[in-house]
Amino acid sequence: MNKSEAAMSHSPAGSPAPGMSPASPASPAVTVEGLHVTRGRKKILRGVDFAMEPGRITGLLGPSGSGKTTLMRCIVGVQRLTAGSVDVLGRPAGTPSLRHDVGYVTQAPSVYTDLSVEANVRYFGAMHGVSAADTAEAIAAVGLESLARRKTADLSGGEFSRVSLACALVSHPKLLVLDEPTVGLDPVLRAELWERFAALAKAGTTLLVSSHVMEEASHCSSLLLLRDGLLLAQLSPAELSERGHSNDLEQAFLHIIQEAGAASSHRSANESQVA
Ligand SMILES: Nc1ncnc2c1ncn2[C@@H]1O[C@H](COP(=O)(O)OP(=O)(O)OP(=O)(O)O)[C@@H](O)[C@H]1O
Repeated sequence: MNKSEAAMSHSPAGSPAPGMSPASPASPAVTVEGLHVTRGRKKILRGVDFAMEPGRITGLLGPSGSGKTTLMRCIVGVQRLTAGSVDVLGRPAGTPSLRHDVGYVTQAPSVYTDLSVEANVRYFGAMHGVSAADTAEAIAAVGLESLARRKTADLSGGEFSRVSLACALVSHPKLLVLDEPTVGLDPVLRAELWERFAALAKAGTTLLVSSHVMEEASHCSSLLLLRDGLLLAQLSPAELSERGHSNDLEQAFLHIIQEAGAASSHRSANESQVA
């Protein structure tokens, strides 16, 4: 039995793993258990547990420095874990066979600036053995058909970041991990991208998308709220509103963060009294 099956089997019969909706019989696309990461002397992730439902968009939200990128790096298999486990599509993160199944777009778009949009996407596609039709499809999926022949150095910031996304899409990954993909995009482009993410999820792709923009949380099925390396909650946007006592998701998130801050200072005060 692999770890994600084990995670499922810990649930009582008929009840889903954390983060899985009751209607879903499928195994989680990602299972994170007891994850700790220390970089340098800093404890960046401090005991994170969750599961991600396949074919859904999971939003990863948290203040700057809360550990979002580090968690994404663990999932794509480029981060050394201090403790715990991360399974992706039923295999340990970083397993070579996952290379074709996981797409990752970092905050710093990594494309060749001296090549055209098409040449970049074709190049990344060739690494996965995909066809010219797939290249064209990935370019169309990010709305860059009319700029396919243009050198990426000559694109605007928003166009440039979409080339990176096309390079990740070209291999039709089962899991797409996107680190702040909408940063620097205008509201129209942002809305278009979220429509594309929804279409990908509908077609079966699992997406993990980090963002600072709380209004984007409403596009996700499930939200992971991270603060100081701790997972404060995994909930739906509706649950976030309810728990944070506000329809404004930013206010609701702030409320939960303040509540967690108050609880942790209360705990430290109690601990120092005991000591
Ligand atoms: N190599 C490293 N050595 C020590 N600390 C690091 C290292 N890399 C990152 N950190 C620290 O770990 C913390 C989490 O970083 P991370 O990039 O995961 O956060 P983040 O939530 O993605 O932030 P942002 O939203 O600003 O991108 C930060 O305080 C960062 O300074």
